[in-house]
Amino acid sequence: INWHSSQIILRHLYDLQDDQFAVIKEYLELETKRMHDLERLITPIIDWYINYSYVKHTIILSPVGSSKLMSRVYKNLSEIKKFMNNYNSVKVIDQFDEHKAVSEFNMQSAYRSLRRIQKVYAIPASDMAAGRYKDRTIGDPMDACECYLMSKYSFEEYDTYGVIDWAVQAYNKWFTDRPKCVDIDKLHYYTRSASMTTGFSFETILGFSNLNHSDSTELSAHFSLMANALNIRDISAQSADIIYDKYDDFEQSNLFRNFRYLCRKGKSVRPLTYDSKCRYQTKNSPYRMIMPFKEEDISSNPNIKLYHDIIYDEEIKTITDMASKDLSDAAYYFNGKITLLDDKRLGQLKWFSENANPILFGKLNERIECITEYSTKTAEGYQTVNYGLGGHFSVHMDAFTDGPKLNGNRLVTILFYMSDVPDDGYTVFPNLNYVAHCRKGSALVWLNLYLNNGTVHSGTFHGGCPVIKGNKWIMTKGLYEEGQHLTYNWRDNKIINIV
Ligand SMILES: O=C(O)CCC(=O)C(=O)O
Ligand SMILES: [Fe+2]
Repeated sequence: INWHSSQIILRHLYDLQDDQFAVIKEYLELETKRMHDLERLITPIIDWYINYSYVKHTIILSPVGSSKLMSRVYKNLSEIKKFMNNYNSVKVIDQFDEHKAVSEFNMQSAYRSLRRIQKVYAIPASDMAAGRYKDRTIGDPMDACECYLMSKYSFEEYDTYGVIDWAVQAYNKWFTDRPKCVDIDKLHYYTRSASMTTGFSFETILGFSNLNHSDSTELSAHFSLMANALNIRDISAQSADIIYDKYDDFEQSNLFRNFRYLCRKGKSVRPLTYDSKCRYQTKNSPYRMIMPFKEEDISSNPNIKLYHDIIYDEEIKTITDMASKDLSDAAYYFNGKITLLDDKRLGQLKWFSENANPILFGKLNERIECITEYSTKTAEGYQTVNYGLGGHFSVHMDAFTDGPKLNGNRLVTILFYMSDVPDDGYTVFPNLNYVAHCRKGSALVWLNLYLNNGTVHSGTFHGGCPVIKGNKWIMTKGLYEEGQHLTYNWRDNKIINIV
């Protein structure tokens, strides 16, 4: 079980504890009873032994005395042995299910998620260790042991800067009461190894025996450390951004860089345009005259619209209750391959066909057909996703780029937001500088393809920023080319281009 991959499954950790505690309690009760029974059994035997020890040597002179002694010893000792081997409590131990427990692997990926949050949002380790992000509280402070583990897991991931970043925190916190959980030799070893990789002697700089503990020196020591390692000359700004921008230089494309930038920014970076209008949309439906859609134009090329209050609280509750019972790890689909890579996507999902609740999903289909004016007949099911610790979906496109599928390509995406995530976990379109917030009841609807020939629109690159705090529920549905009134024949598109 990948415990941190959704909020729902994380909640089961409490149940796991309840179960395991019940086993421990039962074991303890059985063992206590056994000790009492053993004591009750052995007390009269010892009493007898003490009494008879005065006549020990005379008793065996009589045949009755001898046989009495023999049967007594035979009976007593074998009975005691029975009590010393307690099969009942051993049986209870078997119920202690270590397969269900949190594994080393789980811990490693959980810490990897923390590190992802740290990198995407450029949170200095000192802030994160204090449970802080900008002026927000994002959690409890981390102790020396936790910082040490961050360094250790970074080491195991070949994340050199993570090693150093967290070693500084671990060393500083370790100094006060030197907790045993920090293996200081290993911490030296991680630091030394990271030094070798970066060609810079962190160990010398850390010179950990004379580390200064005041907050500000700790921070500047930390920044100059990183700056030196990253060859940043102008460290005067001493800002985390400089360091994290450097991180980016090592890794990824402009697309990812802008994605990260927008995740941090939390709002769209673009001027209001002629397209930026909103309206009560009735689509000429008499019913919608009474209850119009609240429609907001986001972009005309590609066509993106945002709808408010388009899925209702009762509907959301029904769906999330159904999904919570049967979630599984969300996979990442790329070039025909399905992989479980938490760096690409971390969350848990449940697919629903309309049959799962024909009335509810029938109504949603109707609503979707009304706003998009496309048919849902050839569409895929409803995909419900719940995110967990650092849950995210890195930049991707919903359209297939590896050849048409049975019903053609994913023409339209409908992304329903089914919970409120106040401060992060946005959906970001890096090529459009657009940031959508996760607001319960709203939906983002966009066209993945150019309508003249079915080419994939590069503006539709998007991703879900890591969730720092809160419970993010979404649901998506894709409408396909097949069965729509299109001006081109999708079957002619043997090769799928991105423009
Ligand atoms: O979680 C998000 O905000 C985006 C999800 C998404 O892009 C998808 O499920 O395809
Ligand atoms: Fe997507």
